[in-house]
Amino acid sequence: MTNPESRIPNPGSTGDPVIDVTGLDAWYGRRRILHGVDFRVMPGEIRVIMGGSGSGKSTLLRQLLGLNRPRGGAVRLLGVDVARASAREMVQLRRQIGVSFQGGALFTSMTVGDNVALPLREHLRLDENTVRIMSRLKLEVVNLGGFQDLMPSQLSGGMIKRAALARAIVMDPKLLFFDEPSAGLDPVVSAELDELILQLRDAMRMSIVVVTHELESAFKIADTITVLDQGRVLMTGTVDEVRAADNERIQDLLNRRPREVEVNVDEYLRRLTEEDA
Ligand SMILES: Nc1ncnc2c1ncn2[C@@H]1O[C@H](COP(=O)(O)OP(=O)(O)OP(=O)(O)O)[C@@H](O)[C@H]1O
Repeated sequence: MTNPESRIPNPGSTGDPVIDVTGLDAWYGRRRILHGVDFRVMPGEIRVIMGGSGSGKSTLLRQLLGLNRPRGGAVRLLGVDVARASAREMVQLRRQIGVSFQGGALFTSMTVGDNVALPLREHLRLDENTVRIMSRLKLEVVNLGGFQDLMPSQLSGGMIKRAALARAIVMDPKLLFFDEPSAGLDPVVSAELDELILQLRDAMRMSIVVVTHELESAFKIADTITVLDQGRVLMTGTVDEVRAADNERIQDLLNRRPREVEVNVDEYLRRLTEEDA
């Protein structure tokens, strides 16, 4: 297969790549997990990483976040070579990167508002009033305006994801990573989250990398999809290109249909409102 990164279609995107990974190898101990991965994301692009369990998605994500330094190849994020960056440069880089991990990972002992405000308090010296205004604005962006004083335990699964997203974007990152946004959500809430991701890209001009198992979600939000298999990039292409791929492993992956749960929208909304009243 030809090098997929040489022909990423992304009309409208200009400038340097926000992520430029070439020949990336990653190891756990003596076991090689990623094999010469090339991965390039342009400004404003939504890239979905797909792949079966154990294909290396989380390992690639950790490398993209600069959490592990590459053993082979190069990772440049927002123009910074993470292998050569000083500790100070890495701190500055991380301020421009938002991350929403699987499960939401909100601190249960803090209010939703304090969770969202956390990066602001950690990275910036702002007065308390400004912190409150900025975090409330971001809660509004994710349709959780007015929920700042609730505790995470009072939120539904979808709301927790959105609150975690508000926290991930509170610093107006250039680059947003989203790990399994749909995991554990029913299709209605999952579809709402997909819409939100698209809106964020359009309104805030972020570049977004999403790791997901959910095909429907991937096809809806992706500009481009990278398919990983056993630590190698099988393909990077548009939704249509991936769907039409003449590759047995990709077709195997695509034909494993996600289980759909029947949900009545009215019933669901009523339940949500009751829970949060
Ligand atoms: N900390 C670790 N130490 C050793 N091996 C690991 C570690 N984390 C992952 N692996 C191995 O690396 C390979 C890739 O794992 P990774 O978690 O990146 O896959 P994945 O595509 O994210 O899988 P899943 O969809 O199940 O989360 C697997 O074989 C896994 O067992």
